[in-house]
Amino acid sequence: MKLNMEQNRLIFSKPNGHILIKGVAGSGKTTVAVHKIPYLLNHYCYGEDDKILMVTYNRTLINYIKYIYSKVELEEQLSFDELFGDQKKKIKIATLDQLLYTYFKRYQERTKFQCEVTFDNRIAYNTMLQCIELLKKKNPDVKILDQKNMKFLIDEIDWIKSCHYMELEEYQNVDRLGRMSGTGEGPQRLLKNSDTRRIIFELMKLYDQKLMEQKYVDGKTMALIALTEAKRQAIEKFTHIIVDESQDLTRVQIELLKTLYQEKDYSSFCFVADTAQSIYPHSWLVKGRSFSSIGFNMTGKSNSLTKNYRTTTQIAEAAYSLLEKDKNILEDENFVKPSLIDRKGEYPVYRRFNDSKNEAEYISKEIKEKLLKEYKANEIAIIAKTKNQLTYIEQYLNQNGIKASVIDRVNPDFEDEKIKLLTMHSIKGLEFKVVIICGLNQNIIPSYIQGDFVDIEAMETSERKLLYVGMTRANELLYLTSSDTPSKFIGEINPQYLKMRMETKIKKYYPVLIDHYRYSNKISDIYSNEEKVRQWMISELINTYNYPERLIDIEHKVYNFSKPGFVDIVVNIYKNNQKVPYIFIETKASGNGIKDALEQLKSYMNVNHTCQYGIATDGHDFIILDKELREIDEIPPFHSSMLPSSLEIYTYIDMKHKQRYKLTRDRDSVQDIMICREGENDELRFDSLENLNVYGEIVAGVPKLAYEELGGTFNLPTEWLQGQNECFALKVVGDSMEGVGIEYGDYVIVHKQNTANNMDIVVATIDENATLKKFMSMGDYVLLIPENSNYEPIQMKKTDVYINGVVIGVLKSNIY
Ligand SMILES: Nc1ncnc2c1ncn2[C@@H]1O[C@H](COP(=O)(O)OP(=O)(O)OP(=O)(O)O)[C@@H](O)[C@H]1O
Repeated sequence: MKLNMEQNRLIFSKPNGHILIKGVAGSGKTTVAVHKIPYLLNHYCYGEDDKILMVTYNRTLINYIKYIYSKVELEEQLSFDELFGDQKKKIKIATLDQLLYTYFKRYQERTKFQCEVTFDNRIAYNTMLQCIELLKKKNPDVKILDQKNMKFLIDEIDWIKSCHYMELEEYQNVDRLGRMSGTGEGPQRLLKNSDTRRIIFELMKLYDQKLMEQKYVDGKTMALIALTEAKRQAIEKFTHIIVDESQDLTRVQIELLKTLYQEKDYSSFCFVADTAQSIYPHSWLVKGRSFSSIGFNMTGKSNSLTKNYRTTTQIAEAAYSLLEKDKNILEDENFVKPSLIDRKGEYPVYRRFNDSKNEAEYISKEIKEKLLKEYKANEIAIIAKTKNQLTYIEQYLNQNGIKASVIDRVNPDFEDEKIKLLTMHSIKGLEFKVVIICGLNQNIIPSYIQGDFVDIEAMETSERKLLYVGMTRANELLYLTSSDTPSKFIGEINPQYLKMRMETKIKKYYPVLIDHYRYSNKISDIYSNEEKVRQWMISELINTYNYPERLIDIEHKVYNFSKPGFVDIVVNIYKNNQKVPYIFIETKASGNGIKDALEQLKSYMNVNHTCQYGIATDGHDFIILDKELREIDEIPPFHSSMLPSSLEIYTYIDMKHKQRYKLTRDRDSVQDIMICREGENDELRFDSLENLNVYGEIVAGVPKLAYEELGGTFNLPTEWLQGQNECFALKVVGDSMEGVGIEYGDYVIVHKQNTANNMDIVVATIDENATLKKFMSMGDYVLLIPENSNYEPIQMKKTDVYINGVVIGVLKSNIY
């Protein structure tokens, strides 16, 4: 793998204090971060005590770093052992939790502190409940002290600690960025300098005290203790610090890293971040809060990577279309607008199911019958929002003989031959060839903490980013599924970027505006749910499969044992210039299942001999059948051969030389003609062609007005004509010259002249009507002779007849 110029520049730049590398998902931020290590080690670790720290968010990412490192070959590469083995002395790769816990442990030992860290939600809930009750006694009128606000209160207290607001005064005055924006409506806003804030702060103190009485501290307090301990004395300091995923760091975590930083002339502090992937509501670097809030002015020190190398263009398009719906994300000053790379692949598949069992069955079938034929098990990841969802899928897959396991966050194994199951949070930073995101249901994502003080908008942004992170983990294939009412985010992904099945082009169901309904004069109930599905299918036939609207129809009548039936949609094609049914489609209202539609479809296909394909769909599910009623993956897209042929074949009769030619031209490109002698295949070459206007209509029987321009033109070889710009073509609509082979529908090629020789075929005007006849001069008279015994010759005074021209050739049309 070759790094791009910008990546190389960032890796091999002289360290110069702090820098920010921001970029879109999959743009190689981690790749750059990892490859900075050998460069810094070889060139900017002069002193004995110079060391490098690379911080990742969680353990799984440490494994990923090894994998990323093995992908690139650089001149200045360290061996794996030097970087990751036990021998490494100057390099530390650690998670933030590991760093924090080390200091917490030292604090415990040093001070004989008896409390342990707890992450048990039940302990937190029970303790919080107790504290709420205690405070309520003293403050009966404070609304926030209510059990229904429990989740919110725990979350708010976590946030206060994560932001390191240790004094009431400070908390009373902060803008609650990234949380309640302060712009929420209603009286429930947490106003600055309010009693509510005071009470929350008091609750925090009491809650910590009550936990400690049980010999516990929570994770956030542990981090605070660790920070204080590190500030007292750092165990080791680092000349270079590289922080991956820094958009998710809390202020306490950033402060810890600052404490471990040993500033020198040649030291560096590199933040790697993508705000579009910030998925933790307690992170410090949210919209509206810049790096200067942690003492780093990034002016002139921030660099962007914009190309997504990880996913295909199609997956990236779908993922970005979800982000684009949220102005909070777009307006963030650190948001990087992605640029797409040209890596073609399949659009993500979206499938909707009515319950988890059907969803699991689909996933299991897809993996067994398709994915495992092309991918190794450990190249496939299934992600869900909650652990419970994953456990269900894990069990289902294992029962069906597919090896799969929920990834162990402490000791992850990416090498074993099992499909990996991860929560959306724990897949951050990683990548898999195939990603299946399941359980995308309403109430699961976005899900909100209940309570009066909750800022729905901020939470929704965070949840949207979470799904975006999940989607951008896929290298090649992405599946999205829901097992209940779909998440609103599914509806916000541009439907043009989601399809129903990997092998099929049909896009996910989307509603078509009633005003845009097609064939509406034939619709019996324009508001029915079934019509919605039918219109979506019609739109797909036209937009995805490119069938022209005129080949499609609805309510196509078929006779089934003399009983008429009506096919919901028919796609016709032309065979031997005959319009015949080609595809039958039966639709049902959304979510009604396709059993009945399939039965109907089969019975209609059985009685029609030209129909080659059938589709039964209810918008959720669909089946495609071939002529033998076998299930297949795809219908053919429209092809021009399905139309009546555009080739026009003519016979040209050169009247003067009595020669016959075959002349072929393409209606769509009339200047291209091919000419052979009749009965031969060798194409004749001509030096130049003349462009003739076509006029009509000339009645070769009763005289009629000529020279009404038809608008078309004919290209004929100049040498067939007698001089340039002196010929035109006329369409014949009569039969009086049949005897010389000039028939209805032919074109005669006429040389403009006012005189004629006897027996010439002329276009003559009599009383402003034109006629096609043989010319015979008889003194002061002319005889205009038809070549059809049904008509009499016309005798006229010479002065009453005007000769427009003489026919020199005939083009006989012969459309195939
Ligand atoms: N120049 C490149 N050419 C080809 N592939 C690249 C290039 N740079 C990075 N990649 C590949 O792109 C994928 C994503 O890289 P990486 O994980 O470093 O991106 P990231 O910006 O950290 O992603 P995220 O923020 O989504 O976690 C990896 O598979 C990596 O090998």
